[in-house]
Amino acid sequence: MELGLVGLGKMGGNMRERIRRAGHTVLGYDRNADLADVHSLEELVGKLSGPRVVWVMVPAGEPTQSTIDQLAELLEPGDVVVDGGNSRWTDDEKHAEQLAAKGIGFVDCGVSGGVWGLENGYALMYGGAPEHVATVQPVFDALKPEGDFGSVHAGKVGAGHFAKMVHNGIEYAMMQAYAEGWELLEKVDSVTDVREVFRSWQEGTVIRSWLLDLAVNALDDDEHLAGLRGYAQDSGEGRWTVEAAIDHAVPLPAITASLFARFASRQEDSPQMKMIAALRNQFGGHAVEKKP
Ligand SMILES: O=C(O)[C@H](O)[C@@H](O)[C@H](O)[C@H](O)COP(=O)(O)O
Repeated sequence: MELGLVGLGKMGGNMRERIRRAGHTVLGYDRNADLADVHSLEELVGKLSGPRVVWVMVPAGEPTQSTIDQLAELLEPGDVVVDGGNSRWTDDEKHAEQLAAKGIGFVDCGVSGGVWGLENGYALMYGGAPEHVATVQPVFDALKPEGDFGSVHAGKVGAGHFAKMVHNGIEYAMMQAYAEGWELLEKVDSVTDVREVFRSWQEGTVIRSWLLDLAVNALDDDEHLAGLRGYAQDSGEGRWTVEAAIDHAVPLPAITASLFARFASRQEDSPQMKMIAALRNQFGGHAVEKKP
């Protein structure tokens, strides 16, 4: 089949390649003309035959919204838009309604796999009406990993991004657990080769996983991670997971703590620990450390 793909960055560029390898025709558009097959969204839509499928793979928020605004004007009834970016799931219903007003279908799709997806396949979680999903199915089949699993029609519009959001919340907590265990192992003198402990865990243990494999890769590059600063950003999915948990009164202590650990990583000094030190000093005369 033919697919229009908007956004040819780290994810979109590799996805174009994987879909082409499966024998489909992909026309890619990107603001960076060096990456693009066509020079505008108008040209992209004009060159596709109907029913057109356009996969949007641009950053969440304004870039996705403005792309959908333009596609709503350019596409025709029966066409389908897929949002494969990391959009907040609450945006999906708005996008579906905006496009449905023009007779255009909408499917939201959470995509996992990062830079490894080209070779390993991308795990896909999608939401939308069965007839819209069916139109896109050959592309899902091309992108997904080989084997029985790795893709799911999770439910209605929004369900794909909701499932991906929860996946990312789990990702935060798993990474945090490996990181905490690693720090503790590094701290004690009796363990002389932490990297080999991690490597040994890759087989046979209860905690083997792809994230563990990647941790071993990272330790092979830099055994004590000495070249890195202990600073971690977040792109929003962890926050949205915690917000959804609050909306539904679902306790998420591990995921919430792992999100907050990232916030703490961005502080040079901890304002709240200054207050704790000050209070211990006030009530108990406990020593405080003064700034030089
Ligand atoms: O499944 C995946 O491939 C990852 O979850 C990916 O989609 C993730 O969004 C970013 O790599 C970083 O996310 P954070 O910036 O929130 O850590």
